Order: sequence, then C-alpha cells, then structure tokens
Amino acid sequence: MATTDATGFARYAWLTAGLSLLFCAAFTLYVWSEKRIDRANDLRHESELLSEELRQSSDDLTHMARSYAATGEPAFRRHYDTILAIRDGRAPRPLDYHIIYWDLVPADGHAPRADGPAVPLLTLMRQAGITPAELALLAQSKASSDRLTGIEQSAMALAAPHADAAVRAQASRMLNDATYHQAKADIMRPIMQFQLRLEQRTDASVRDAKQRAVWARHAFLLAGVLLVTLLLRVLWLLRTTLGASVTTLHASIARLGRGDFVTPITVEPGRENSVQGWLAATRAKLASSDASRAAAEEQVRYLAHFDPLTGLANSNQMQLLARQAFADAGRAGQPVALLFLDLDNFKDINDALGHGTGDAVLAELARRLRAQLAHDDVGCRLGGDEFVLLLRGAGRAEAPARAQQLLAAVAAPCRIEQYDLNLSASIGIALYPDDGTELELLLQRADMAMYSAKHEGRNGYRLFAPAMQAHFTRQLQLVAALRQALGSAQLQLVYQPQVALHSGAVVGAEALLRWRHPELGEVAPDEFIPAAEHSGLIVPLGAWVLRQAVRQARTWRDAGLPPLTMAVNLSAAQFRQPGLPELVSQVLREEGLAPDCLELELTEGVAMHDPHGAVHTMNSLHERGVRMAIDDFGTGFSSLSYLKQFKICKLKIDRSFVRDIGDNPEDQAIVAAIVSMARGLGLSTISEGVETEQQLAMLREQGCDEIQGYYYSRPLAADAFEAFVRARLAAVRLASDDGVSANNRTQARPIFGSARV
Ligand SMILES: Nc1nc2c(ncn2[C@@H]2O[C@@H]3COP(=O)(O)O[C@H]4[C@@H](O)[C@H](n5cnc6c(=O)[nH]c(N)nc65)O[C@@H]4COP(=O)(O)O[C@H]3[C@H]2O)c(=O)[nH]1
Repeated sequence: MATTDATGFARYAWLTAGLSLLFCAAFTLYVWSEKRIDRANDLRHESELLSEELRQSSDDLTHMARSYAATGEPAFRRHYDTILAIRDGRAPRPLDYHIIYWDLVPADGHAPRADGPAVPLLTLMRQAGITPAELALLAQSKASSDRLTGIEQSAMALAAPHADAAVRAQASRMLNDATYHQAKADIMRPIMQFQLRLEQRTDASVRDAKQRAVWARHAFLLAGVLLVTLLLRVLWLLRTTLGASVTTLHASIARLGRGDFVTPITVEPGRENSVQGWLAATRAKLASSDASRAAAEEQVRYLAHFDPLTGLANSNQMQLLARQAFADAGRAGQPVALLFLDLDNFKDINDALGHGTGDAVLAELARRLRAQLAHDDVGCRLGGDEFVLLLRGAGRAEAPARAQQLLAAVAAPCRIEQYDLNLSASIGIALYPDDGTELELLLQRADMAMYSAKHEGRNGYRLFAPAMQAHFTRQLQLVAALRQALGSAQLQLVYQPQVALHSGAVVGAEALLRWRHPELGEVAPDEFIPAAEHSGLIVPLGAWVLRQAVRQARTWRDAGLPPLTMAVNLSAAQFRQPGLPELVSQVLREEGLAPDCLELELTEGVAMHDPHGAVHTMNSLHERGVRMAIDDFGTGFSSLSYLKQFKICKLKIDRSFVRDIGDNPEDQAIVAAIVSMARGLGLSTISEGVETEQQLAMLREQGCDEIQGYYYSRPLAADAFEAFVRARLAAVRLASDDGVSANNRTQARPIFGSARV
C-alpha cells in the first residue's frame, strides 16, 4: 500500500509540476495579450498624434502665414519657417514636441524645451508601424500641405513688412479664397481617411488581443484551480506516504538520531506501511538489537568470569576469589583447603558416549559439587574435567572428611540421557597456609596430590605431602635427562628369552629398555617409562626401541640363529599414534625383517582403554602381518566380547599370578582359566616372571605354551642372548640325540640366569 501511495505521490507530483508550467504559460499568454492591447492602443495614439501633427502643422502654417500677411510682423514669418523646418526634418525637433507649436513660442521668443534630433515627420510616421496604405494617405496629405505652402509663401512674399495695405489685403485674400480652402481640404481628407483606417485596424487588433486575453485568463484561472486541487491531493498523498505530519516525522527521526530507541514511535491505525510506520518498525528493531547487544555484552562479561557449561567460576574468577579467601583467612588466622578434583576416566565417557554426553556429565558433576559447598566456599572449573574447590575454614582435620563427602556425591547413582553411569573422581588437597600461601603453588601441590590419588587407584583423595614434591621433581629431572639421552649410548636394549615349554627351545625374545645415566646411574624402567609416558617422550623413545629391536632380530637371523619372535612393548601413547601401523611397516621394510617375526605387546589396560580404537589399530597391524600379544593379562578388566574382536595371537599371564602359583590354589585356578580361555579363542599363552622349577611345573600342568622368567634367564645384552640361544640349541640337540627331553635336561639348570643386565 505504501508503495502504491509513493507511486501515486510521484505521479501527482509530476502532474502538479506539469500543470504549474501550464499555469505559468497561461499567465504569460494572458499578460502578453494584455500588453498587445496596450501596444495597439499606444500605436493608435502615436499614429493619431503624428497625423494630428501633420494637420496641426498645416493649420499652424496657415495661421502664421495669415498673421504675417495681416501684420507684416517678421516673427510670424520666422515661426512659419521654423514649423516647416521641424516638419521636414531640417531643424531639430524639440523634445516632447507633438502637435502644439504655440506653447513653444512664449513671449520672449526663446524655445522652452531642449532640442532633440532633426527627423522629418514622414520618417517618424514610417517608423510608427503604420501600414503602407495608411502611410500613403499621410504622404498624400503631406504632399498637399507642401503644395499649399507654395501659395502661403507667395502670399507672404507680397506682404513684406513695408508693403501697403492693398498688397496686404491681396495677400490675405490669397490665403482665404476658395482655392486655398480647396487645397486645405485636400490636406484634411487623407488625414480623415487615415484616421478612419487607423481606427478600424487598431480596433480589430485590440479586439483580437482582447479575445486572446480572455482565453488566456480562462486557461490561467482553470490551471490555477486545477493546480490548487492537485496540490491538495499531493499534500494528502505526502501525508499518507509519510504517515504523520512533517513535524512529527522530524521529531521521530531526531529522537532516533539521538540514539533514543526506547521512546515508542506512534503510528496511526492503518498507517503501519508509511515512513512513520517504517520508523516505528526500525526503532523497534534497533531497540531489540540494542537489547541483544546489551545481553551479548552481559554474556561477554559473564564469560570472562564464569564457565558457561557449569555456571561455576572460571580460572580468572578463581584467581580473584582465591586471593580474597586467602586474605580473609590470613586475617582471621583460619585455614583454607584447596581441592583439585579430576573425574576418573572421563576421556572414556567422552570417547564412548560423545562430547554432548560428556558435557552433560560435567554439568551434573558441577551441580553435585555446588550442593556440597558452604555459602562462602568457592567452586571453579579450570577446564575439561578439572575442578578446584576452595573450602574456607577446612584444615588438615576437616579437609579429608569434606573430600570424602565430595567423592560420595560424585559416586552417587547417575543417569545421564539413557546411560546409567558410575562416576568417580580423584582429589588432591593442598592447605593454606601449611602447603603454601600463593594460589599458584597451592594449585601445583594439590595437582600433585591428585596425581598421587590417581596413581594409587583413583576414586580417592590425597593430602599433599613433601614426598610428592620430591617425586615430581625427580620425574621432571628424569624427563629432562631422558630427552638428552635419546639416541645416545646411555640407552640400550636387553633381550629376555622366551622358551617353548614343550621343546625347551628359545622361540622369542622380549626387548627391554635400559638406561644408564652418567650421574643418575642405572634408572629402572618402572621409573623412567612412566615419566616418558607422562611427558610424551615415549613416542620417539618407543620408535627408537622398535627400530633397534627389529634391527637386532635381523642381525640374529643373518647370524644363523633359528627363527625367533621379537617382542616389543608398546605404550599407550604409542598405540594411540594414528601413524603407528605405517611406522611399523616402514621399520620392518627398512630393516629387512618379515612382519611375522615381530610381536607387539600391549597391556590389557591400554587395549581396553579405547576398545574401538584398539580394534581398528590391531586390524591394521594384523593386515600387515604383525603379531600382537596382550601383556600383563589378568590385571585389567578385559571384556571377553572385545577380546574376541582383538586380532591378537598371545596372552601373557601376569607375573602376579605366577609368583605364588605353587601354593595358591586361586592363582592356579586363574592361570588354568586364562589358559583354557586362550585355547578357546585360539590364542597361545606365555607366563612371565617364572623363577622357580615349581612354578614351571605348575605352568606345564596348566598347559601354558611358553615361559619367560629368571628361571631360564634374566634379560641379556644382545651378544649374551645370542650365546644363550646357541648354547640352548646345542643342549636341545644333545638331549634329542640322547633321546631325553630337552625340558627334562634344561629345566633344572637355567643357563645365563645369574646376572641381571
Ligand atoms: N621379578 C621378576 N621380574 C622379571 C622376571 N623376568 C622378567 N622380569 C622383569 O619383568 C619385566 C617384564 O617386562 P614388562 O612386563 O613388559 O614390564 C616392563 C615394561 O612395561 C616397561 N618397559 C621396559 N622396556 C620397555 C620399552 O622398551 N618400552 C615400553 N613401552 N615399556 C618398557 O618396563 C617394565 C619393567 O621392565 P623391566 O624392569 O625390564 O622388567 C621386565 C623384566 O626384567 C622374573 O622372573 N622375576
């Protein structure tokens, strides 16, 4: 509708402009017509004056001639000549001189007016716009008058100043006889005819002009009325398009210009689609975007201090709140417990159920934690599944109980979406002021304590102890030294034989890493492997081990040793590397070893941490012909369904079940179950940590396939291992030559079993 109004408005505006032009044209025509009337009248008047001048000059000449004839007064004769000279253009024409000559002749005889140009009367007549026919009449009259001047001149010649009375009387008769009168009449007749014609012609043109003026006036009036009507229409349309008066509109725009989006702009009903309506809508939008901007700013302010997922304070805000809490506690002489809480196995939830569920778990966890906090305690989310809680007034006596409450709250049954989850957390506690007065230090120490809690089985809490600090310092020291040691002679591999129970032959070797540091001395793998895993160094370190072990296997094969399987430990971080299968293939290719000579050992925990990913990686390695074994089997929580899917060939029974197998029926039962299950799944078994003959006998009884342990040999340097294998081979051959089982011969006397390398 507004568009229609605007179009109508434009159309009417153009129409109005056109009509205005028409109005002006009509007005101009009217004025022009009126001027034409005036001009015609002026011309008539001027022409009449000129014709009158001709007649009057003739009369004046007659008077002068008669007066001179009667009186002989020379002045009359002079006047006569002057009139004639002016009429013929020989003397200057006095300014404003028309027909009256007498008023130019005052008593003193001086001319009263200034002189103008000398122009003959006929020339003036010609210039006055008189038609040729009319001019011919005046010329005829002028010619008659000129002829009469001949009679007059003759009469005046007779009446010289000293002429006698009879001569003068004769001269006067010449100027009054019938001939003279006839001549005079010849002058007047054409003038009369001229005046008649002039009258008729002028009347006609005046009539014409009047007629035109009437038309023009009517057109002008009509255009005026129409213009006013159109103007009113245009104004109405303008008002409709604007939707309000110009003043109201101006006020509305001025308000918006000032940034006032709050005061509403009123719109008359039905005028929503007008300029005022649009302004009102724009104001509403601006007001709403203003409100959105304010809300966004508020949100930004909120996000600067709070975690949007849980509504808890973020680390920025925690700094402020912690400083406040420590300052208050410092003044009051009270303790503050800083609890560092980390969900156990949260990564599994995220990986298995997705990040959306993970977020829901974190939100639920935050809700539970908040419910446990006193009003002046502080709850923060540092990021991920890490939370920090500041408990005011909680010292060494109270903090453990509070931590226990929090752990219980976390462990309460939890249903997120369709999942029933068992949540647990590990908490590290650092106390203000005992463990530090600075937030940074307390956080670091609580973090250490939390890691200790994780290390010791999770779902628990630990108070910070200085020993932890020593442990972490040692870990840092080891990591730094290990980084230096990478690729140097400090690192060596040793190889522990793996013996087939049924033949007593060495069928494989497990590669084990050794580190001798020039200052730290021999560092145990149980110490430096976790440090390497923690720091990520295990990835390059593991790659180095893999290449060294594969190279050694190839060297032994080239040296003529019987086929052996080289077992290499894979850490969790290595196993998670997306390029692991490619790396393994590359190393085998470059070192020239058949893939089935390599066996990668993966702990049960690592495999079950992300079973989906493990299946994928194992499939890829299996396709490349590489063998896989599960290390430390029995200590984790393998799901049988996954075990079925894993492309493995061997289970390595953990040494904790072997240690007491001779005396402990439970261990015997476990080992029997593992062996039987492995057979069921088509897997072989190897027992580690076999040290005694009794253990060996029990394992043979249970049907275990292979043995690894000090009973046969400690891990050996490469050349010692080679010697071991050759010696064992010779012993086995000798035994078979004697017809005695190699097992019977060798089991009682392990070879190279004396020194740990
Ligand atoms: N008490 C006893 N122990 C025996 C016996 N036979 C062998 N052992 C020890 O048991 C460990 C077997 O290795 P693991 O279970 O893979 O456990 C290994 C493995 O998890 C890790 N590790 C060692 N080398 C590497 C490596 O190159 N890469 C990775 N990722 N981990 C390694 O360090 C752990 C400890 O290695 P080591 O100290 O070499 O300890 C070795 C070995 O010396 C025995 O009869 N009695």
